Amino acid sequence: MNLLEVGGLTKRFGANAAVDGLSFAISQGRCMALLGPNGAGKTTTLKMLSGLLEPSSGTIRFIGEARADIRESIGYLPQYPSFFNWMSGKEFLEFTAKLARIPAKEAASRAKELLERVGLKDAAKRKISGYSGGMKQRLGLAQAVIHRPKLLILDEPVSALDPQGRREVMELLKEMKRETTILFSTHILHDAEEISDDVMIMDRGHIVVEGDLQQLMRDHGKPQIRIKVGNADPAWVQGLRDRPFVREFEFALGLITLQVTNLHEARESLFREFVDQGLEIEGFEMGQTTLEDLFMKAVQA
Ligand SMILES: Nc1ncnc2c1ncn2[C@@H]1O[C@H](COP(=O)(O)OP(=O)(O)OP(=O)(O)O)[C@@H](O)[C@H]1O
Repeated sequence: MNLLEVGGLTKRFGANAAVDGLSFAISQGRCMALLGPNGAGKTTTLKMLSGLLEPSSGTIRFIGEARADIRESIGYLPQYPSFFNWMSGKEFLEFTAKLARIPAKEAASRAKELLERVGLKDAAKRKISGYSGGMKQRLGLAQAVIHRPKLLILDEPVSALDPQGRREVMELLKEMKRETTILFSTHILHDAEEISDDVMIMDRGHIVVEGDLQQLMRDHGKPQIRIKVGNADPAWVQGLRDRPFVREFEFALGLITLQVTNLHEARESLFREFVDQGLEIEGFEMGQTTLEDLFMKAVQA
């Protein structure tokens, strides 16, 4: 069942359409990753969905909700969240709960429960100014869900974090997606592959790819071999593109990437040729093309 339906959503800044006629739906209980290069229109889209930016045209329909209640159904974590650094984590959450018109007693109990959930129980009474980036982001997630929204919208929730902070927030998102529908933007394709059910790739204000991630990978995934060679003659390597089993060929920095018609046939044949040539194989990897390959194709078109 759809939770949100968007039709012809457009935002113009002067003559420039940052978002140009987007139509898509988000199903209840799903986690959707919004991908796209810099300037694709991701933040502008998320701001319009969150009610922070007025669309130039188009419709946003929250199924089963009156327009006035939309804000209450959405939790939003901006790309650059701001906190009152002089407050403690607990004070901040109670404050945001009050802004969401949650009564004081309920606010205190939700804040306590959430601080524990996001792993900030021991830091609850410490000032936010002393929190690490990962802790702040986890507090940001807690404030975004304090009013128990139906849809959680996150703008690049992990991109500013170090690997450890990123892992903590990713684990938390994995947990949250069990009970809330999530739409998040990211530049990190691996993160999208790790937690999302659906993906939407935008480029220059338009949707270029959209759908169920597994289905997309089944439809677009192609058998691929990557070979790292130490001592190959570049002209000979270039000649590999003419083998009958090669569909696409790339050679850069000693790495040969081949999309092939049949993995096993290609492997046998390539091994034989490399041995005959006396070439040193430093790495050999067989698999399917990845979301990154799909992304690069979609945004280069
Ligand atoms: N307030 C604004 N005034 C004018 N132009 C804007 C404004 N906000 C965004 N834009 C333009 O709209 C386009 C889309 O920007 P947006 O921030 O939505 O992209 P994005 O996909 O989120 O990019 P990034 O990955 O860099 O965050 C860009 O060309 C940007 O310069």
